This record gives sequence, C-alpha cells and structure tokens, in this order.
Amino acid sequence: MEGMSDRVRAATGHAVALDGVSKVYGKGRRAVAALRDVTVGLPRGRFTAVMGPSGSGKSTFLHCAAGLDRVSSGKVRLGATDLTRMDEKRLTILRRERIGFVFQAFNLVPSLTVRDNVTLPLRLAGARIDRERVREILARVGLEGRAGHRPGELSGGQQQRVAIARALVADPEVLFGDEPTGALDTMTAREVLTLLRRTVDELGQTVVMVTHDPVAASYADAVLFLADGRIVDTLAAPTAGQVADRMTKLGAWA
Ligand SMILES: Nc1ncnc2c1ncn2[C@@H]1O[C@H](COP(=O)(O)OP(=O)(O)OP(=O)(O)O)[C@@H](O)[C@H]1O
Repeated sequence: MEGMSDRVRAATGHAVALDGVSKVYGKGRRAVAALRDVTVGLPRGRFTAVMGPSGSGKSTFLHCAAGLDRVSSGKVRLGATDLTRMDEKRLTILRRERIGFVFQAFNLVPSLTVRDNVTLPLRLAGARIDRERVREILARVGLEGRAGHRPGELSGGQQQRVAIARALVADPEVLFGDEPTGALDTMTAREVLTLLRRTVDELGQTVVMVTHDPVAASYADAVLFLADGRIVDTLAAPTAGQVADRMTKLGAWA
C-alpha cells in the first residue's frame, strides 16, 4: 500500500522538498549560516534555476538538496524519502540510483572512452548495461559516433554533454547542475542549455541548476533567488532581462 501512495505522490508534486532547512558551517564564533530556514518544493518535470549573489548559499542549497551535504536542521525529501534520516551508506546508494549531478568542471575520467565514462555509474552500481539505451542517450546528447573517443579528444561543450549523458544514464529523479555552463563559451553554453531544456520537455526530466548567468536562468521554468541563505524571491517564466533586474536589486553585481 505504501508503494501505491508513493507512486501517486511521484506522479505529481515535488521531486525534492526542503522543509525548514538550515545549514551552519563551523562552530562557535566561526560559525557561518549558509542556509537559514529554507522551505521550498522543486516541481517534478520542471527546470528550476537557482541564483543569488556570491556567498548567498546556492551551492550549499544544491548540495543539501542532492544529499551531497548534511543539513544542520530541517528536512530534505526526495520524493517520499527523507534524506536527513539516512546513514552515509544508504545516501551513497540513493545518490547513485536516484540523482544525477553535472559540475562546472565536467569531472570525466580522462583515461576512459566516452562510452565507458557514461556507463561508469551503472558499472559501479553493478547494474546491467543496456547497450541500446547507452546508444540512445549518446544520440540524444549529439555524441553518436564519439563513443570510442576519450574526453581529451572532445571540445568543452562535448565533454559537458558526456557528463550529462552520464548523469542521465541511470534515469535519475532529479538532474542537478552546479554552474554546468560556467566553463563554456557563450555559443557552447547555449547548446548545453538547449539540451537540458529538451530533457525536461521531451523526457519529463526534473532539472535544478545553479547559475550566475541570467541568460542561462532564462532557459528554466522558474528561478529561485537566494540572498544571505534565504529564498527572497521567485520568478516564473523568466526572461534574461527580468532575471538581471532582480539580481541588480539584490546587489549581486556590486
Ligand atoms: N565548507 C565550508 N566551510 C565554511 N564555510 C563555508 C563552507 N562552504 C560554504 N561556506 C560559506 O557558506 C556561505 C554560502 O556558500 P555557498 O558556496 O553555498 O554560496 P554560493 O552562493 O554558491 O557562492 P558562489 O556564487 O560564490 O559560488 C558562504 O558564506 C561561504 O563562505
């Protein structure tokens, strides 16, 4: 019965929900509150961007939401699963099976081919590798014909697309991106953002992305604005101009 209600919940609502989440780094006089009582739901099948001035808590938010970092208080739920009650071992398995992560620095294994980089999470999990699915994912990210190449033989944009394929291969409930276009030139960044947008529109993927770039944020369905560890604003159907205005009001470019 519990499985049934999980599935009903899974069909709608929030892929990830934070409830009264605070995160404090360090102790005593050196303590830094990176998140302060954050309550928010990240809608399933949507693309959410997270913005805010430097040091506002964006990376901390992403890491807490993805189970990469522990919260100090409050709850984080992935679907119906409370991450804050899990031990390290179960969290590691959960991240591997249910979460995808894309970083600014791609984080590919240089000695492995594109195909082996993409299938690495499956092999680590001891899961069966469906060759047809791997082919399909490589085609989706525009890297058919590159499966045998190594990362060093690819452009930055292509390497990030390998990282996206690797993040998608286990069919994660949420794909998190921490400045995924931060190391790319404008044109290449657009290609990567278009790819992320298509995974939402065509696959129903949930995507949550931290960015500094108002144009990147404009690819999302909604933007959350953080300042000093709190969510201070949201914007639906954002344009780059609107996002830049809000960031200016937050003093982000000062
Ligand atoms: N490991 C840590 N130890 C101590 N303080 C930390 C740690 N990580 C982050 N902080 C502090 O927490 C606050 C939020 O940091 P966070 O990296 O989440 O911000 P951000 O919005 O992602 O910043 P940026 O845009 O500059 O990357 C900052 O004041 C930062 O100095």
